[in-house]
Amino acid sequence: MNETDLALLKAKYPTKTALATELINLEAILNLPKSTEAFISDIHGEYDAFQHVLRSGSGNVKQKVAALFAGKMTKNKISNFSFLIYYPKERLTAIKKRYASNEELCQWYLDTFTRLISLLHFVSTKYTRSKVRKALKPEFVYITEELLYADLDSVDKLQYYSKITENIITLGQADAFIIATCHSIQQLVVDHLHIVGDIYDRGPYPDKIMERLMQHHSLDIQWGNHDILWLGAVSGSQLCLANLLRICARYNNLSIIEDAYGINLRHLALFAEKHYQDNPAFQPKLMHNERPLSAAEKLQITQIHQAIAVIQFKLEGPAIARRPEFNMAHRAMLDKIDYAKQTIELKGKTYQLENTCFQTIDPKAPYQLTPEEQDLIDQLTTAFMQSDKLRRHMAFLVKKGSMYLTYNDNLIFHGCIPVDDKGKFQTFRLNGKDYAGPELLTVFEKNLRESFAYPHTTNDQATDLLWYLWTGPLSPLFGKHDMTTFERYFIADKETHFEAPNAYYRLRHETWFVDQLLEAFGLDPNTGHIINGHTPVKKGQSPIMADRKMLVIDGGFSKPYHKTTGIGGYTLLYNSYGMQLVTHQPFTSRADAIANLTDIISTKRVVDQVSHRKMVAQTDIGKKLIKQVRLLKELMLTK
Ligand SMILES: O=P(O)(O)OC[C@H]1O[C@](O)(COP(=O)(O)O)[C@@H](O)[C@@H]1O
Ligand SMILES: [Mn+2]
Repeated sequence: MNETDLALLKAKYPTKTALATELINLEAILNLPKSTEAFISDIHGEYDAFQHVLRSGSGNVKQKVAALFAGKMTKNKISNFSFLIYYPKERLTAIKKRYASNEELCQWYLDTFTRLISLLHFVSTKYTRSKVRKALKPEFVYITEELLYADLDSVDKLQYYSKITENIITLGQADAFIIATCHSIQQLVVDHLHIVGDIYDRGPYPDKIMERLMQHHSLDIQWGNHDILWLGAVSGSQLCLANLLRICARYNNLSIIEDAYGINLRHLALFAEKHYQDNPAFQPKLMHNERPLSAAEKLQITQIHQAIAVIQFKLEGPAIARRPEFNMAHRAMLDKIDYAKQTIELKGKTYQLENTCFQTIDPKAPYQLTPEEQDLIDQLTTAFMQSDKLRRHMAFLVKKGSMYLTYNDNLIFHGCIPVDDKGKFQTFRLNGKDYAGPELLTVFEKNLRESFAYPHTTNDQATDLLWYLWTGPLSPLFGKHDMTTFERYFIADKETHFEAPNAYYRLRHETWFVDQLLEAFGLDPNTGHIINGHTPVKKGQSPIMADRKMLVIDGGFSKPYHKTTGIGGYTLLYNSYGMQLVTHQPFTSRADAIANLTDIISTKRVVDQVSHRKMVAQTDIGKKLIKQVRLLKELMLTK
């Protein structure tokens, strides 16, 4: 132990008793079962579905209720009680209507208190009292602890307890107490949350998801390619900004920009109205349960969609030119167009263009923004940087996020690690140095943090790298060779729409490859797993690959994908007994879930089951605590 460590510890534990107390405490914690982790991915702005998964602990709440009340509750009762825990406020309103007399309601309250307290007790057994206390609402800590650690065998105390519960009701605190206890249970069933990327885009409420995550007790985030667009936009990347606006227009979500983040799009709308007409390729995609748009609204979004797409294509040319290291010359599209014939030449083949909207493009200087376009994109860049709420959300994303994470034996990242056909890491050459594998992810992360810290430098390499992360051929978050956005808008031939995936997606089915990756990231292939999001698991495909070491858990929140996946998606739970994959049915709506108790969880599949429960001592936190114990023991000897 070095001198400073020793001095610090001595100051913290000045007496032998203080040292002994801490040692006893730490060693006791090491012998508790490992707490539950949950993995959720690709939320894509679907706040209500995400909330449901969170509130139900990915099905863990119901599982605990069923286990505790086995033989005492019917299936229906289990469902009713579980929904009270997920949505206490709304369910209380509905339940209370059922009771005609006060007497009946009081009885229901008393029964519910007892059940809730025993469930709270059941889900707390893995934790120290101090941890449980942190999960309780401060105003109810005292009452809850009295009931939670009650000695019901003591006749003397029975009256004392019944006075507490009676008073909760007579003092008008019953609802508040139930709500608080339900929230505590929600919190305790999942101790730590991993968000495996793509909180943003396509769905309507990413901002609400961010607010919710900012309240969460313990989480980490692995960035997804869509999150990068938003991070890039506030870091000064006009290309990221244009892409995110284009996607918001495409999915009829411009209100996220205007209403949620307070960024005015009036200039963009006026400009778009002046230059663009209706165009079938740019009409917004609507979800079946959305309010239908008026013809005028639809036209306006279609015009904005074209305006921002053209700005994006114009910005791509110069970015590709100033960054030869990106190797993306083939993705600069506007100089490959024959404007008179309305054709484009790609890979030696000429294609007819349809649904074009090139009226602001000067064929002699196709990447030149018009003064109005330049003004617009500059104004928008400033507005994105100045939105306090957006900056706050992005600061949280940067603080809690990373390109990848190793956590309790597992390697977690959103997309892929770029490899060649043989599984060898592909190298990305940056400023004369080659980066591959873990180092590649690290250099992207370093640049991302730098760009975020200096938002006003816009065309520098660090900022351009954010755009590369969205679309570059060696981007670990994108994982495909080309993003064929231009072709998808303007060329009918579907062959040109294909986006070749990195060899990683073929190789991740193979055990040797996954083992090799785990080792490269310093993990043990015998115990570790890789957890990815990003690619929706299509009908008939399995999310479990490579001898159960590779798990793909795109949460399937995104409605546009339900057709191809046939299910809602997957989340993952990792507790002291092992790992379970949870399959979700598509979520209908919050109101439907609450009124009809429709749960979206359908099945759980065991991925791994250990013969001995995993204890805290075997976790990453445990390893740190073991070191601490060793230091304290050394110090003890000096006393
Ligand atoms: O369905 P859309 O809106 O055309 O989006 C397709 C685009 O989205 C991407 O799949 C990227 O988004 P994801 O990360 O959600 O897959 C691109 O590769 C593709 O060009
Ligand atoms: Mn993704």
